[in-house]
Amino acid sequence: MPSEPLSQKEIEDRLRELPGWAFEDDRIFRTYRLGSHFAASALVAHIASVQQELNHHSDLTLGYNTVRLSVNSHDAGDVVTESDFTLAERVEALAPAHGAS
Ligand SMILES: C[C@H](O)[C@H](O)[C@H]1CNC2=NC(N)=NC(=O)C2=N1
Repeated sequence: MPSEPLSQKEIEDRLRELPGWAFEDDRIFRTYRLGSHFAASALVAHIASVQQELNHHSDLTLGYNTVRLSVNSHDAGDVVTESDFTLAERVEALAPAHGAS
């Protein structure tokens, strides 16, 4: 998996395709809102399985009915790389089935 840092412009271009995601402090992040605490917990478990598959792990924060995902690439010096967007796109693809918005 490529681990070259992405430029500010590359990040901005990619974020335009990922509504709800933002870039700050060398991380990309998004907060999902779910219908219940149990649904939020199930989303965390699903994201964790994808992260194990990709061998790329975010900081996941479980709230009452929210899941906040924040990620960058440690191997590249804690900056955003293609690996982070690969994870974001995989999570975007699975989140709707959980009723996440
Ligand atoms: C040894 C293991 O493959 C590496 O530490 C993986 C694990 N998960 C990771 N997660 C993230 N976010 N960045 C990494 O560089 C990374 N590297």
